[in-house]
Amino acid sequence: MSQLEDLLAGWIPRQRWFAGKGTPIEKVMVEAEHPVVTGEPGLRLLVVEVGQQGSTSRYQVLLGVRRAGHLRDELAHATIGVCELPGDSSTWAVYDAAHDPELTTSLLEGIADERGADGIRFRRMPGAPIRTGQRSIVLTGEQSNTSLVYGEDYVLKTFRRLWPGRNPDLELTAALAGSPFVARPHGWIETDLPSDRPGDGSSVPTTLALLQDYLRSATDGWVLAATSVRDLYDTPDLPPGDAGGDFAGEAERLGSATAAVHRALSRELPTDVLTPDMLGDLAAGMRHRLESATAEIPELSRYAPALRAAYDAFAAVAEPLPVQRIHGDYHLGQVVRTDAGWVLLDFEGEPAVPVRDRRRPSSPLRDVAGMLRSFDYAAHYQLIGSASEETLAPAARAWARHNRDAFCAGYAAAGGVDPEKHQAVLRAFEYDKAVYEVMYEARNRPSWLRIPLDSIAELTR
Ligand SMILES: Nc1ncnc2c1ncn2[C@@H]1O[C@H](COP(=O)(O)OP(=O)(O)O)[C@@H](O)[C@H]1O
Ligand SMILES: O=P(O)(O)O[C@H]1O[C@H](CO)[C@@H](O[C@H]2O[C@H](CO)[C@@H](O)[C@H](O)[C@H]2O)[C@H](O)[C@H]1O
Repeated sequence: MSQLEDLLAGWIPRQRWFAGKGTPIEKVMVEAEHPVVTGEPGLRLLVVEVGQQGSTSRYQVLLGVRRAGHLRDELAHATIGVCELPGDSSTWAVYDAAHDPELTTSLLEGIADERGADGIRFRRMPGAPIRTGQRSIVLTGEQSNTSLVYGEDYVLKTFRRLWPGRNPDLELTAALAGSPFVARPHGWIETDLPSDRPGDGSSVPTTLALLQDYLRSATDGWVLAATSVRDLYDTPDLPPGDAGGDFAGEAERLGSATAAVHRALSRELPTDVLTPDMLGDLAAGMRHRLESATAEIPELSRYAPALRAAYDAFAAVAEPLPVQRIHGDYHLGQVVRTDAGWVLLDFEGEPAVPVRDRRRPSSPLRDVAGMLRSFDYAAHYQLIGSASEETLAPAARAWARHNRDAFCAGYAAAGGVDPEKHQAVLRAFEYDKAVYEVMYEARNRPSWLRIPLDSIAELTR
């Protein structure tokens, strides 16, 4: 490995967006290097292959380059290390350029001017010109990717884990452009990666970043829900609808917004109806996920029979199951409340799944199940490690039930299928999501592992 690859091998596992935590890195290889700003300071977009346990995954690194000793103190936290770069005998400080507004400004300019050079293309969508010259800051918080906010106008989400193909976030947001339920897209950055379709030797356009309106008046759905839960904890004997800060009105409006987005997606993008064989394949995928999760988290095995029975019931559903493009990783952190109503963000789907699988149509009830799981998380996460856990647990359950009912009512009233009338389908999707969460928490937030495990215990009781 080159000096840079050695440094990346030490730095990548410490990044929040690295999906392969817990498994040693065997190899790091810079597969492609696209200079965006040459000279000093310099910006290169790297496609990096990370090898672990015999398989490789790709990540995007925004590499900032300054002469050794020239890195300003405020960028010290973004340091990757000091090394020689191929073809150059000087010593360079390399760092995460997402934190350097002097460099990131060129990404916004690139989109505004529709630049294209050295294997990357900057694309702009039709519409008002892009206001350039704004400094960016990195959005803080739990993120699978890295988002840069430019002034008060734009968010540029740089995708970290890369899979060949157009990212569904771009594809779906573009299909919904103009809808009041999504942040307007303005452009994107892409490169070409070798297709991962077996036997296909071609290269496919692959999204590196997506530029959208920044919704500055927005409040995160997760924060709003958590505030409501806290209010209920103050008066745990009251029914959630009578406590201050009741969330049911918002949950119902969120259900309506979700149904409206699903309707729009089914108008704009392909739909299908699943045959019994296809249902069987979906159920097989759920069983497979359960097996992988059980191998990693043996505690799950005691619930496996009940989960498998739910997947069998799903596979045996007699009525045809309509499928379409959906959000794919729907939860309260993916929706924000603006002055005008709920807006849905992050149509990327599950970042750990190949893009070509994420693009397959699925049942909109999968999104409904995702949001219902999120109500469960919001109700319980503040009890982790709390001395009042036992006293407050009934209130938490009541909050989740109350808001679940409101969300489903809003969803059905706005023209979505009535979730309550499709219990076998909804239950299987909820279980499948909870199993995914068990793996997600074990890898990323072990202290939260109890949340999905407890709900699987509760749901399968
Ligand atoms: N257009 C936007 N306007 C305002 N806030 C946003 C916008 N896009 C994202 N955010 C905030 O950033 C968080 C993470 O964004 P998201 O697209 O979900 O990234 P990731 O895919 O990395 O999880 C969201 O939960 C939201 O709070
Ligand atoms: O980074 P993404 O938003 O694409 O999604 C991943 O991270 C989420 C956590 O940040 C994770 O969501 C899980 O935790 C949420 C609370 O933090 C909760 O509301 C969700 O219901 C729960 O699934 C998501 O699963 C993961 O893909």
